[in-house]
Amino acid sequence: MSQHSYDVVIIGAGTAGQSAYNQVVKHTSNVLVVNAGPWDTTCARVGCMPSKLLIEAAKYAHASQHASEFGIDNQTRIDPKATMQRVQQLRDYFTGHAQALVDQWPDEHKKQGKARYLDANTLEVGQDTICTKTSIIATGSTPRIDPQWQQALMHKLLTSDSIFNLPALPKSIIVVGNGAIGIELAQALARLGVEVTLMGKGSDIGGLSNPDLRKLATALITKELNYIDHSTIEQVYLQDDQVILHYQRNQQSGQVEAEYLLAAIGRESSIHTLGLDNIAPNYQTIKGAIQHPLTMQLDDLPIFIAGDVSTTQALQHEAANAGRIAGINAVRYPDIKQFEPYTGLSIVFSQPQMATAGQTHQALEKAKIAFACAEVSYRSQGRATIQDKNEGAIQLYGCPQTHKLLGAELLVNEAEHLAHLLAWSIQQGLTVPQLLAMPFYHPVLEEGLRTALVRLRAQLPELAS
Ligand SMILES: Cc1cc2nc3c(=O)[nH]c(=O)nc-3n(C[C@H](O)[C@H](O)[C@H](O)COP(=O)(O)OP(=O)(O)OC[C@H]3O[C@@H](n4cnc5c(N)ncnc54)[C@H](O)[C@@H]3O)c2cc1C
Ligand SMILES: NC(=O)c1ccc[n+]([C@@H]2O[C@H](COP(=O)([O-])OP(=O)(O)OC[C@H]3O[C@@H](n4cnc5c(N)ncnc54)[C@H](O)[C@@H]3O)[C@@H](O)[C@H]2O)c1
Repeated sequence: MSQHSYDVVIIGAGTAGQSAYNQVVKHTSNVLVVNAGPWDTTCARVGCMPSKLLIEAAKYAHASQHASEFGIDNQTRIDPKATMQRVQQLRDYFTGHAQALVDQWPDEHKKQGKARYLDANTLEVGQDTICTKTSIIATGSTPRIDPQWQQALMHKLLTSDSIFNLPALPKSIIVVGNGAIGIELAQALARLGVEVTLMGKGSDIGGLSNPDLRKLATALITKELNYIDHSTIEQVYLQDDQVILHYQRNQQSGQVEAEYLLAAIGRESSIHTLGLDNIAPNYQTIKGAIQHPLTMQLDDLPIFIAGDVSTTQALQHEAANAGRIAGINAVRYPDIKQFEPYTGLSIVFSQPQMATAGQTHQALEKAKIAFACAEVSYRSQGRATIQDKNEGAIQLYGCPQTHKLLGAELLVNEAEHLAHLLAWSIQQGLTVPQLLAMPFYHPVLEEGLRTALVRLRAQLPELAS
């Protein structure tokens, strides 16, 4: 049992914790990072990177299977083991890189273990008591699991924490959850020859909020796999080592079966592991421990919160930015600074990709903000047709008073690039006429965006003529 005193303690060594550390060490070497799990980040080990590796394999399989569209004869054979081996080899390359960064930190800056607060300035890690002037909570989140499913299915229940370790692609899988993880993995696995059933409980799909785009996305996904939305799961069990799932949809009962069930039903904040109720009872859950969005501070305490632990939309760039702000403010405390938030940006790596930039349709309606809306279909868009990827649409939202672009939702090929351009434009406060005054090359996917901007301009008062 020992007692130590620090300027800053960072709890969690994922993307947010590492980003905070990089700021803190610029000002003090009296810092400690306490981490309970591996030090190679959720993003590299079980998140962004292995999922994108699987999606890339699926992209090649799909392109190869559809090469005849371009007059190219091809025989495609997917090797279920080799596919997973590449995912795992490159996943290990990325985790190795993340681990190497942490290996450069001095040993006295790192402690393996689970931290618990005794009060706002005192933590306990195993037998050790740690005093600190300030601390940063960056403990991330874990996949949500239904305990009944876990009990019934045991090793046949997968989450994003376990699926990338499978030695080979499964023959069949039920994916429950139609958010980012469900959509990305269900489509990728289907394109790699796995028999996939995707279950959703509502009409939401891949984070899109615009009702027209949701309908379009549902139709496109349904073409590729067995997609059962608006469903309620009644029972899951194992029979002859197969997963059996009973559900209700439109008052009708149904049953599906597969080798595995992947639960992609959201993630749970790891805040409850921290004993924050020793400071105030309402801090036990993230709903009670909301940090200031511009400073990351928890109430007026010397505690800052960053990353997935405190958000409903877990995104790597937001975790890194929040960690940076928390790190800067932890060393400045009590003279803390406010930072402008990033413009919203999210991308689901399906085909076509689903992306949002700025405010979504749902957010604008919820906030009762007046907005004009314009849509353009990519059904006959020139470049998309050349690519044989002429599907989906873009929706743009503009402010009738200022003529600024407020937000966009996209369901098109390579939406990742269009969404970046739009998010950057929104963050710069650009108006629709300013955007239309910029060059658009030919023939490119951005030309569809120009058509949408022209339509949006026509919806804006005073600009319509
Ligand atoms: C399958 C999947 C795909 C994803 N794809 C993308 C994508 O394409 N793009 C994107 O932007 N985002 C993506 N994300 C989200 C992204 O991975 C996360 O936003 C990001 O990794 C969060 O980083 P973090 O630092 O908040 O948490 P983490 O990296 O999870 O770090 C938290 C750390 O805290 C530790 N910890 C927890 N409790 C304690 C405790 N009590 N004491 C000490 N340590 C503790 C944990 O062991 C862990 O090391 C994806 C996520 C998943 C699961
Ligand atoms: N490309 C990316 O940026 C990317 C990729 C993957 C994950 N992520 C992040 O990871 C986080 C977790 O992703 P996720 O997809 O697990 O969560 P999510 O919250 O985005 O989606 C979960 C979905 O599951 C559905 N659902 C919940 N319970 C259900 C049930 N019993 N039956 C059927 N459907 C049910 C919900 O309606 C919801 O649509 C997200 O916040 C996301 O931002 C991002």
